[in-house]
Amino acid sequence: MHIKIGTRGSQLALWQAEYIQRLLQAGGLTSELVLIETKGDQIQDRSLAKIGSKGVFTQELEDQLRAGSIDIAVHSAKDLQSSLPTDLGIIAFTEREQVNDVLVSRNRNLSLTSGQSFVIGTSSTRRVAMLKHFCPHIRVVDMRGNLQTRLRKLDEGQCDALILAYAGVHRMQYDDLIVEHLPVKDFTPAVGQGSVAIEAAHTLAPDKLRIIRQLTNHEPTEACLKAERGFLRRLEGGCSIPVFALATIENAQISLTGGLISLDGQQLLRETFTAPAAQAEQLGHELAESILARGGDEILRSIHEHLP
Ligand SMILES: NCc1[nH]cc(CCC(=O)O)c1CC(=O)O
Repeated sequence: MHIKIGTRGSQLALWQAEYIQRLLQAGGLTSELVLIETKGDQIQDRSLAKIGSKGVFTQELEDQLRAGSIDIAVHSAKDLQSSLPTDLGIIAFTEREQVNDVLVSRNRNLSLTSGQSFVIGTSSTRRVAMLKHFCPHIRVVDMRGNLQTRLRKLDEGQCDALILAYAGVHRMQYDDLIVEHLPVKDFTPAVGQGSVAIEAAHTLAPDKLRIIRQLTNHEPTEACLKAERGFLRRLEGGCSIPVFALATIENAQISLTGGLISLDGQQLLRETFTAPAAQAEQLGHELAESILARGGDEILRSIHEHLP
């Protein structure tokens, strides 16, 4: 069997697609990569919040899935919107990489906990708000672009450090630049961070679907991501909303920590709920209801007023 894999062309996207290729190859499947450029790749000079986050890294891939010119599309799980179009679905989530964010810099002495003041480049509303909340002494500058672009901007002196997902930094082999691992207890990661998701159209042949899923899906990760994405869906969060959630699983019990932070970092809501893995999505919804009831609805309203 031969699988056509659609992917963006960034180095991280290619790593992810090649990772899926290796998993398929281990099961005896051949595959090829089809490179597809998305709006998010083309527009580098405006923040994601301004472009409109919905499907900015996924739309063109989804068009090709529908057209049947690719069998599957590979994404960072965290770049996938919480509700997919009804004719498409996620057929697998790969085993998660370490989920935390890291501080990346050429200056090994920098630390978020030291109280030093320095400049961090990030375009994530979650990371900006978390920094305002936990590290008000830090100055933040907007910094978009793929990993390599951001590292170039760091080297040009546009900032002293970056906050990035460990997963991407490690996959691109920039571990040497990690100066601090941020604790997930404070800097709870974005929904889906660290996992690779495979998307397919419902028209994909059932035998292809079955074998791809069998070779790539990691069930514990899938259960965790169902809980996190259930949470995100209820809050209608795209990737530009400062929502965060992290689920862990032990003995078929899911523990889901998630919340919401106001753009100015003043109000941070976070809670932990637990339920059997079979009720993962329901757990996400329940946690979202609780966060909304505790004032999250007001925070969301204010966020939607401020983001275009
Ligand atoms: N939003 C861009 C993006 N999408 C996925 C990753 C990292 C890898 C991952 O979490 O799977 C990144 C970069 C970052 O946030 O540092």
